Amino acid sequence: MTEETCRKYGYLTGDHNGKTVQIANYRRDGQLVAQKVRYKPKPDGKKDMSVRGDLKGAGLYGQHLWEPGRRVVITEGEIDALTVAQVLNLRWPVVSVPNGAQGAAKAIKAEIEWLEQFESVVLMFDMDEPGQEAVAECVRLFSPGKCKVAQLPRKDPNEMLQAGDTEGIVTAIWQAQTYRPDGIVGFSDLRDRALKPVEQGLPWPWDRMNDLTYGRRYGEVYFLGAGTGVGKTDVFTEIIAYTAVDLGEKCGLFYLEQPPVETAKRVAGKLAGKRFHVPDGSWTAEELTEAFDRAAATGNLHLYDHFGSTEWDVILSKMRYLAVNEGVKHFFLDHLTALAAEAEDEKKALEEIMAQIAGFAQEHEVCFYGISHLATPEKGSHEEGARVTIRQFKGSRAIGFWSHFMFGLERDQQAEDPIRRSTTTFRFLKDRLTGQSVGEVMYLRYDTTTGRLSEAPPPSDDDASGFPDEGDDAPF
Ligand SMILES: Nc1ncnc2c1ncn2[C@@H]1O[C@H](COP(=O)(O)OP(=O)(O)OP(=O)(O)O)[C@@H](O)[C@H]1O
Repeated sequence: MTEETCRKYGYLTGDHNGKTVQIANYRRDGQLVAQKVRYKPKPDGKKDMSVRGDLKGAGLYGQHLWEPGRRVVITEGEIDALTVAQVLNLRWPVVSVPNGAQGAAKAIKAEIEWLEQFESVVLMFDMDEPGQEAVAECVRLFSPGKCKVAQLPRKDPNEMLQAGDTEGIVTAIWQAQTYRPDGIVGFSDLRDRALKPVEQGLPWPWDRMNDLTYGRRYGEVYFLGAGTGVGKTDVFTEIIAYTAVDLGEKCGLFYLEQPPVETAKRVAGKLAGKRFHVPDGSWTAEELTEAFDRAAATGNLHLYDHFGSTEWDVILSKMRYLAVNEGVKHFFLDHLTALAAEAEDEKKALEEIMAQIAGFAQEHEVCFYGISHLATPEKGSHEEGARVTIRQFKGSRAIGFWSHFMFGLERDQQAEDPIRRSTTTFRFLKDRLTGQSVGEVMYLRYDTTTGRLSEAPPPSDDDASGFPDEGDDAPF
């Protein structure tokens, strides 16, 4: 190893208790945060190391040297990182996980946001069993197609260097392939899974919806569309409170047009049955504190502050972080239309975003819920209860293609009858699971005292049952 390489990476030799040792310095924001001290191997040939400082939070070895760019190579140990960096003339980003194969996934998870900013990530782990097992575990952490795996003809990069095969290291990086686990299975491989009884998915807050959809399943995408002010966000908030508190599942809230504190108050309001956002004297500060603390104590609610950015790439990287590091299983995006509004070609942008949403939900096995605004209907107005159809969703082709379920909300906000005015028709527009819910509706009534939306019978007067059948939903 050259002195230049060791200097660049802060890899030194030193004296520890009279023994010559090698020291790998871990730096973060210019500060030395940890040192890994490597002694002479033990008589049985095993590695002998100790850590000074704290490797937790220290990042990847060499990470402080590089800015995200085209490609980063990750190795299984510091010496391998030095080796590969040197072979690449110290010009290309190379980092190492700090704790070898065993801790590789954990270390990568902790730095996933930084790594995801590279166009591609190459894993060059040891070619032994623990190394390759770690590869299988780590590739899943990245967005589809991002991570490539290098194959070496020897055990690790340093053995390649010692054998004089530096060329082989470069070739392995160039030829690194997107990891594909075996893709073909036989019937017998599927037997156990196929014969398992079909389980009801996680429940929604409303029984009729559970009967019609058999609940919700990880990996699925749900989209909700309605006119302005009909109550899309409120339906979301109801589902979130139920999911995070009653079901104890972790939720990520990406509301792009509502400050997080407002969202938090509304979720707390659902728990207490109080409209904490309305200054009408109907609730006390103690009630707000109690409900807020109850929601906070679950640790299940993560809110995105959209003043950071409303760019989809940034949002997706935060979602990925929450899925990988915090175990968040439900992602709520309010709303999709805002993400593409600025794009030159809105339709194309929505198509790309929807494909990525579906990939994200599958890859991380999470439920994804999105809101879409609607185009003006041909007849009537959505704000006065006009019927919602799939093709009115902004980006309907993409949403229709990638969603498992689509729902429309209808409410006549101008109705004279207060019951009718506060009753939302919840329409099932698409159902990929069985198709049986398509064309069905359920009714949700808003209680202006509690701010809760509960299942209700249809408004009772004669024309309550619905709207003229326009019958023009695109088939999906
Ligand atoms: N069925 C209902 N009856 C009466 N009020 C309702 C009903 N559903 C929701 N609301 C209330 O109407 C207001 C607007 O609802 P919300 O913000 O959820 O609508 P939205 O469709 O998300 O609006 P936007 O188009 O502005 O995003 C909220 O104060 C909400 O509590």
